[in-house]
Amino acid sequence: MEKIIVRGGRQLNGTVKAEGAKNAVLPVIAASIIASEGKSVLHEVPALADVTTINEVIRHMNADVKVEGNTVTVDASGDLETEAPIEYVRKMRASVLVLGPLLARYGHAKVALPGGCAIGSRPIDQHLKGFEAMGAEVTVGNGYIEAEVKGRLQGAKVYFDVPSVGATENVMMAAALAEGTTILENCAKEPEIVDLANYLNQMGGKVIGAGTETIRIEGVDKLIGATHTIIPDRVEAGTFMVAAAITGGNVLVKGAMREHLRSVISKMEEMGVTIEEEEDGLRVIGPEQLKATDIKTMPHPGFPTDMQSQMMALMLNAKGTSVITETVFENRFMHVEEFRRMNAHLKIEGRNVIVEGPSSLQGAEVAATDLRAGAALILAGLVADGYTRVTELKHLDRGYVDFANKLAGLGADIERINEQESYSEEQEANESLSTL
Ligand SMILES: CC(=O)N[C@H]1[C@@H](OP(=O)(O)OP(=O)(O)OC[C@H]2O[C@@H](n3ccc(=O)[nH]c3=O)[C@H](O)[C@@H]2O)O[C@H](CO)[C@@H](O)[C@@H]1O
Ligand SMILES: C=C(OP(=O)(O)O)C(=O)O
Repeated sequence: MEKIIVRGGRQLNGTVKAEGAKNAVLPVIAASIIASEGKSVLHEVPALADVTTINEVIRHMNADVKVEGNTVTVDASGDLETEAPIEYVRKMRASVLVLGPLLARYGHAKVALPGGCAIGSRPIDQHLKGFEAMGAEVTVGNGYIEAEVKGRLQGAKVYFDVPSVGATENVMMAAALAEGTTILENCAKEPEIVDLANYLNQMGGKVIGAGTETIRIEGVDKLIGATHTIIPDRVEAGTFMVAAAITGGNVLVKGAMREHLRSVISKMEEMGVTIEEEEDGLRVIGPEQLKATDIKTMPHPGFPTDMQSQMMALMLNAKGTSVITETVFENRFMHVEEFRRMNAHLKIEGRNVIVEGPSSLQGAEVAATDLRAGAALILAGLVADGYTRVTELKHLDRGYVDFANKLAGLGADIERINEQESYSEEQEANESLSTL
C-alpha cells in the first residue's frame, strides 16, 4: 500500500510552481472532441490521474491522443464512438463532460450515470435540462444517460436552478455547435469556465460572457482544433499557500493569480498571513500565531469548496474559534473524523464545523477521504507532533502532481513510500525519513 509519511515541525521556504488547472483541462480535453477538423495542441497539461482518465475516455471513442511532457495533442477528426462506459465515469465524474460535445457533433451520446461520491449526491439534472431545452430527448435507464436529437441541437434560453460548473460547461459546449443562439442564465462564473470559453473561441466558436452569470453563444457549423494553454491551478496554488502559512514559512507560489484567489487571499490575510503579489506569483509569509476566522463556501467568486478542508487544517492552528459553513456540497466533512484522529478539536453542527484552535495536533495514520482531504491531512501533518501517515493516495493523485516531492523541495520532512508488509510501521518510518 502506498503512503505519504510526514514528520511535523519544519518551516517551508522557497519556490513552488502551480501546474495547469485540473478543473480547466478536463472540460478542455472533453471539448477537443467537438472539432471535426484539425488537431488541438494543449499546453500546460498537468500529469494527473484524472487527465489520464479523460484521455482514456476520448481514446475509447477513437480520438487520437498524444502526450509529450505537458503538451497533449488531440486529433478527433475521424469518426468517433458516442459512448462513455461505466469504468471511466466511476473513476472520474467529469467524464460526463463528453455528453455536450458528442450530442452537438453527432446528435447522440450515451454516458454511464455518475452517481454520488464521497462529498455529496451530485446530480446532473441541470446538464440534462439544458440539453432538453435545445431539443434533445434524454432518457435515463439501466445505469446510462442517453441523449438524442434529430438534426442539430437548436439554440435556446436556459436558466440554471443552481450555478453549476459542470452544467454551464456541458451546455456551453453543446451550444457552440447548435443551430442559432443560446442564452445561459444563472451560470457558474469560475475561471475554468472562462478558460473553456476561450478555447472554444479559438476553435471558431462564438461564446461571450463567460465568467458572468449570463453567457451568450452563437452556434457555428463546425469547430476546428486549436492551440490553447491551460490556466494555472488555483486550488493547487491555494494548497501551497496554506502549506507556507501553516508552517510559518515564506514561499513564492508561482502561477498563483490574485484575481482567481481573492476570497482565499482575504481569509488568509484575516488570519494574519502576509500575501504579496510578485511578477510571477504570490509570496506567502506565515505569522508566528494564526488568528481564527470564519468561512462559508460559495460558488465563485465566493470561497471555493475545494479549499475548505485545507482551510480547516489552517484553522486548527489558529488561536480561537473558527466556523466553516459548507453550502456547496452536503457531505463534504468526511475529513473531520480523520483530523480527529490527529487530536483535532472539531464539532459538526449541520452544515457547520466548529474549529477550536490551536489544537496540539498529533501524528496518526489517516485516510484521504477525497482529493482535497488528502492534501489537507498532509498539511496538518506538516505541523503535527511526530509521524502522520496518509493512505488512500489514489484520491490525492487525481488532483496533485508530485505533491510530496514538491513539499520536500520546500523543506518538508516527507516521503512517499510503497509499504513492505513485513516492516513494522516505526522501522519503515525511520528508514524512509533517514534519507531526507
Ligand atoms: C471537474 C470540476 O470542475 N470539478 C469541480 C466542479 O464540480 P461540478 O461541476 O460537479 O460541481 P457543480 O458546480 O456542478 O456543483 C455545485 C452544486 O450544484 C449541484 N448540482 C450540480 C449540477 C446539477 O445538475 N444539479 C445540481 O444540483 C451539486 O450537487 C452541487 O451542490 O465544481 C465544484 C464546485 O465548485 C468543484 O468542487 C469541483 O472541483
Ligand atoms: C471535487 C473535486 O473534483 P471533482 O469534481 O473532479 O470530483 C475537486 O477538485 O476537489
